[in-house]
Amino acid sequence: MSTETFEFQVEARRLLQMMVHSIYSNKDVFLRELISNSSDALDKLRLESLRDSSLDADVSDLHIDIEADKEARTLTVRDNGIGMSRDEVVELIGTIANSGTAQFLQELAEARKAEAAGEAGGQAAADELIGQFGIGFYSSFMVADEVTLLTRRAGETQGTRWTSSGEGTYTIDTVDEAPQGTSVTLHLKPADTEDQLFDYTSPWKIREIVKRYSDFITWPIRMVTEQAAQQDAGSGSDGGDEADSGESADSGSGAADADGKQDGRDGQESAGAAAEPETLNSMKALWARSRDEVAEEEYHELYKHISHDWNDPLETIRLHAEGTFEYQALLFIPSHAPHDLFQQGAKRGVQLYVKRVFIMDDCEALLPTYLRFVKGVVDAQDLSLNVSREILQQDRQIQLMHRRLAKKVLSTIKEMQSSEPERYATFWREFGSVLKEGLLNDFENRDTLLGVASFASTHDKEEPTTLAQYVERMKDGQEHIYYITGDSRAAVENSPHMEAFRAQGIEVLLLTDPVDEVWVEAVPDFEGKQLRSVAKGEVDLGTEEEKKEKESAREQQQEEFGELLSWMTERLGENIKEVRLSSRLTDSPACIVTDTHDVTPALERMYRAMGQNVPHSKRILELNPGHALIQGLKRAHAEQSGEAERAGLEETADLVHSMALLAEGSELADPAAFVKAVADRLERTL
Ligand SMILES: Nc1ncnc2c1ncn2[C@@H]1O[C@H](COP(=O)(O)OP(=O)(O)OP(=O)(O)O)[C@@H](O)[C@H]1O
Repeated sequence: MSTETFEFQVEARRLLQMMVHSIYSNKDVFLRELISNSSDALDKLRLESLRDSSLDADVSDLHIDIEADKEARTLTVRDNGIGMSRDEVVELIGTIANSGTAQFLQELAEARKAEAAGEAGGQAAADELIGQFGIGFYSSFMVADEVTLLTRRAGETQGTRWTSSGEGTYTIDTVDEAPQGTSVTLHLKPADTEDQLFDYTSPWKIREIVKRYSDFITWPIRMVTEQAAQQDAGSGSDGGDEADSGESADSGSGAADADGKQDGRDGQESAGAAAEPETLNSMKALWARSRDEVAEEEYHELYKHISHDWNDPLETIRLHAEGTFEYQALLFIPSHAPHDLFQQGAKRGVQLYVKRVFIMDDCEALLPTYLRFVKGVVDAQDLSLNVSREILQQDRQIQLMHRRLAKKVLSTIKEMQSSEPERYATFWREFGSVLKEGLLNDFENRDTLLGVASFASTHDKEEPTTLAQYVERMKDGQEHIYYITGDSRAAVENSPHMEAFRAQGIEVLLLTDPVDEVWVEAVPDFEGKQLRSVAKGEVDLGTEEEKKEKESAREQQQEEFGELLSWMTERLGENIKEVRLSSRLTDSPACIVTDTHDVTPALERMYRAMGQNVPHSKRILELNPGHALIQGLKRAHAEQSGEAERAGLEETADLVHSMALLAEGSELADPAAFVKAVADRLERTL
């Protein structure tokens, strides 16, 4: 077939532009990305051949080759893994499936603008963003001005060649003779060490990068060094500004490998050019090794391989379970939330291995949904290699593992909370709103979850509080934990519902995540203290004595306002359950509250959005008997009896109702009518 030219999808083109113009500082990571893709392709082939014995594929020597040609200035990364069909090449390499791309590109453009304006941290911010996104294959264009990918899918006869210079288009050819798997050949840009663009044909540099980023890859990564090594021996350390030279990169080679896979060829370069391929990585399964044998950076590189995040994780969690059902887990909490955390079908990050063999990505049976941000590896000894997602969901051992892993993650968070408050604060900022989902359905861990949760509160403008801290600060006579829910801190802080609490100096939790509306209904109490909304039911604050006093005052007011209240209840009856006097207002004339056992409007909306048909609950209008407007209304109601006067009074009642809705941030059923009535009245005051 002849050469066909395709255009990159718009977002892919923009990403490529950034790579071509090399805006990420650490260029070395391109090799990690290519190796990571190759390793995945080898995993996939092994698995497919285990499951499908008719697959026509050679799995006898699965490995990754790296070949550098100094003369031609090319670097090739080759694997004999699963490969890609022609359609897959177009789909996987020509488009970007990540749903957060648009947002990422926009944020990046802003960071770049800040950088151009000379603001401090611009480059760091851009690096961080790119790191979070993880660019994958396209990062080749940081170091290459042309990339050729030749691939043949295992089981297929024809191969596909893809070529691009990263400038908007790529070409595709069908190739009759292609080895199984994928090779990616980069035509390298000239080295420019100032821009961290090193000579990537140098075996020393390649070895260093593989050791640093890909040592744990469970497939051999080989390099043919014959000719290159001789040349390189002279030039020595062309990347000599790096502290750890080839020697330190070899330092891992002495340690015995748990798998016994160690090649032991590392370091032979200095003894003379090796004619045979040299295996660069130790292939240690990090999760199978004891903690003191593994450096934190090695864990971090495994994290990056699994998560496609280029930044370090926030926390590394290890678990070795022995006994009848043996497994090892190496889990990571990322340092930032992915863009798709709240999208349906978002990928989880835990991979399942069985006896070191990769079985599946995205294994949802291993952790509860509310821990979907956790990445890592779980390697079980006693599962079948053919295990399916359906079987996993029902397997009792897996359920036990799920429980234990969840507890382990939560205890790590708890530990972080007490011993590393800053790190915990980052964690909570990034993942708190997901973790709170657990309050809805993980009864077993509810207390732990309530313990590790923290919330914005009126106690402090910046610092969130835990429930335990809140309880410690509770005033004498205060029985409940009070909270308010809403869209933003500003909106809830100024809500009329807060007035009495503010006046009495009672702390209120400010809950502004959508999930807050739901869990507060599901969690009855914390350490015996009920959670109470300041916008629900009656409020009775103060000591017993104060309450008694208030009650007698209230009885008197009830008598005075009785007629107005029943008239207004009737007038507003279509929308309002009851009009009553308020004990929660000090400044505002009126507010709307939800009856104790009714569903709040926000929750009602949420249920509707989820397709559930909840009945509409009418709410209660509370009037402030101490407010001049309400007192005036009472007087006018007692005095006015003419028809025109009545009409004016009715309009005032409607306006009071509308104002109460607006003050809590609700929408009006007929905003135009409200504006007209207010405009008429304002006009009369001029
Ligand atoms: N060596 C390879 N063999 C087989 N398929 C590959 C290879 N390299 C890439 N692919 C396919 O192309 C897809 C896109 O690769 P790319 O590196 O751009 O993204 P990724 O690895 O999926 O994710 P990320 O962009 O987050 O790193 C991969 O998911 C894989 O399906």
